[in-house]
Amino acid sequence: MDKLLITGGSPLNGVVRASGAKNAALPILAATLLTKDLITIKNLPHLHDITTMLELLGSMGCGVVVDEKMSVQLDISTLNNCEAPYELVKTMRASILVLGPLVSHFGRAVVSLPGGCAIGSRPVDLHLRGLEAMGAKIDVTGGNIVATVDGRLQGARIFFDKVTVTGTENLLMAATLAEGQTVLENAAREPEVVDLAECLIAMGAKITGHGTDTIVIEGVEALNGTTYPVMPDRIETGTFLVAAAITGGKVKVIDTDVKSLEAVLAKLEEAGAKVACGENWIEVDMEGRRPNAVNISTAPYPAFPTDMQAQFVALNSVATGVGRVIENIFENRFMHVDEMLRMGADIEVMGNTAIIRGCDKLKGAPVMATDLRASASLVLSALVAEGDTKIDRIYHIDRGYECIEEKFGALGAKISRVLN
Ligand SMILES: CC(=O)N[C@H]1[C@@H](OP(=O)(O)OP(=O)(O)OC[C@H]2O[C@@H](n3ccc(=O)[nH]c3=O)[C@H](O)[C@@H]2O)O[C@H](CO)[C@@H](O)[C@@H]1O
Ligand SMILES: C=C(OP(=O)(O)O)C(=O)O
Repeated sequence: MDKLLITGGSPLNGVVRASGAKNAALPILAATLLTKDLITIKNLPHLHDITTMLELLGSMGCGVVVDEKMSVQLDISTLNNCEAPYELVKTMRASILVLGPLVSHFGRAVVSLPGGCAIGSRPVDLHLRGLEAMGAKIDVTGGNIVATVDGRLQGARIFFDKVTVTGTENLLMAATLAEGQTVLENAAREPEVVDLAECLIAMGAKITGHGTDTIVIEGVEALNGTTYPVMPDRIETGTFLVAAAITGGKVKVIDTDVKSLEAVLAKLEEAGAKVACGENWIEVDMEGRRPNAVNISTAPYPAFPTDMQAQFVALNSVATGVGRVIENIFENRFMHVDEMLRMGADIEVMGNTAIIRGCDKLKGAPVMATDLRASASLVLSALVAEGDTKIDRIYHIDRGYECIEEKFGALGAKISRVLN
């Protein structure tokens, strides 16, 4: 199994381009199930999860043509089944995103129920309750969600008890072809939800209020094809900026989405970084300094994202002072902490709070990636640690970071993929 070998100690310097956002690309690819016209999605990141979603669409009979620039043309007119099997869903929870489009467009969907995962139990009850409110019949049998509707789904007023990103996306997609008006209240405001809505609008959907907590959808009878570029990845961007801050370096991320990173940039400034921004670029300059510890509390957008929590635990572990990090979204998202302890970090976890006392030096060690952002935080820790760190189970990182060793390598990191 592949591992990443990182020799720490060099400040990162240079320019790197943000890839397309995994968490926008996945719902947008699922949304192509809503039209029988040819549709082209551009700026897809070259990631394992994207391949899995394309494989899933292919397994349903859809035509999938990928070009060398990761632009993909999809033809749903050849779809011959509406099933997302366990083999694919177990490797990617976001497969649940095909549920809403399938039942709305074809009146039937069989999607394996995603189980729990490393970061928490992650139920999909709100997705199912919303589809039921729109008139779908939902049965869970043999580990599968079977959703059916006679005729069209019906518009409904749906209030989410909890803010859910993929839940909002699933119902938003389903509502585009429903009969009448759907109102999603306490909806997720994440930039990826907005990107999906913009893609749906380009396909002819009638949507207003995306980016606020109330989204209104007027259902239409059919959606059309389009060409749509996926937004840049704010979490990948944030990870590169933390890499600059943690190593005392200077990194500029280009072709990114500045507005979506406000909460992260505010914390980088609090940590002592000089942050400069242009229309589509962000530069973090740490001028060789050690970061100051910062307090973080994760919450739905526009607050600080849970997907950047682990990276800031890494930053705090070498900072001056003591940082408190509170994880409010997922109940088990501190798996990186035990691995960082192996590198000499001083971190205490109590319930959903981690207290991190910054230490002078981390030391390289063999560590294990447990989930996607935990892996990113181990890469960051390794970049600043003394000596070599070998990170095992890096298939987690390949789900979310395109060409990780090439991109970090170009910034001066000593990083390579090894077999043992
Ligand atoms: C592919 C994708 O976009 N993944 C992102 C998405 O995951 P995902 O959409 O799975 O996360 P949610 O926003 O749904 O989860 C938020 C919270 O709501 C709970 N919940 C969710 C749905 C439901 O039906 N019932 C329920 O209780 C979850 O257990 C969690 O505690 O948003 C998360 C929160 O920003 C990010 O960390 C993930 O990177
Ligand atoms: C948790 C994440 O992804 P997923 O929802 O696909 O597991 C993530 O992107 O950090």
